[in-house]
Amino acid sequence: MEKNVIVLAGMIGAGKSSYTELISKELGSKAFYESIQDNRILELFYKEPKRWAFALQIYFLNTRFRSIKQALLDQNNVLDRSIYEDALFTQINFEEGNISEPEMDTYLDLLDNMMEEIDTLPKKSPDLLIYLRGSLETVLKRIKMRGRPYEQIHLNPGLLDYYTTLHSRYDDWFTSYHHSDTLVINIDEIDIHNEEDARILMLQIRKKLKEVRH
Ligand SMILES: Nc1ncnc2c1ncn2[C@@H]1O[C@H](COP(=O)(O)OP(=O)(O)OP(=O)(O)O)[C@@H](O)[C@H]1O
Repeated sequence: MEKNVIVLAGMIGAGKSSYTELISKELGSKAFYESIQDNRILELFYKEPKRWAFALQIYFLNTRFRSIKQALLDQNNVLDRSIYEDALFTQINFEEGNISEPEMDTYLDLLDNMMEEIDTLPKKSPDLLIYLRGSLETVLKRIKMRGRPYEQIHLNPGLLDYYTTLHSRYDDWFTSYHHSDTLVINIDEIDIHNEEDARILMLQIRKKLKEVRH
């Protein structure tokens, strides 16, 4: 069986974890999930972004580095979010004044350093990045449905601005991504809990993986 490293990307609430579960099951590869339960800083960040943004980014950077290294060594994984995407969150937190300039510089330097390390691995980048792209309306609906209290706009109205800004920047982030081939999925139209949609999605992914390998 062919081995693949696939990374998912997309807005908060886009469905990366569900896609990761489906794709890893279908391809018989190992899933790597962002560990929300073990993350003691996330909830603190949502309450007090100015105090916790930098610590949260370092936390994510560290866990993401560990995951991508492991994934590239095993060469048969699906990651629900990757190291390539976090810098967008960091940049926006910097622009919002939640992260200072020296902190931002430190982050970017550390990220560069990690990327150089990744570049020394036999496999240096994923085979495919799948970008889950959808309207702001769709992701807001899903964030609400999922119901994690600290992500809810009605409990923290400032979050609407944060989500709107992040969402408006995702396409630019995606355009600048250059580490692997990519596939865009329109999440406004596809529901992977529907069997037929899931089947078509897997056909698309398998076809793309074949192209990538040739
Ligand atoms: N680098 C980051 N900076 C700030 N918050 C982050 C960062 N990475 C993830 N998060 C936050 O962590 C939480 C959990 O992320 P997770 O990937 O599990 O869910 P999600 O982004 O909502 O994905 P899904 O697409 O699976 O719904 C979200 O609130 C997300 O905003």
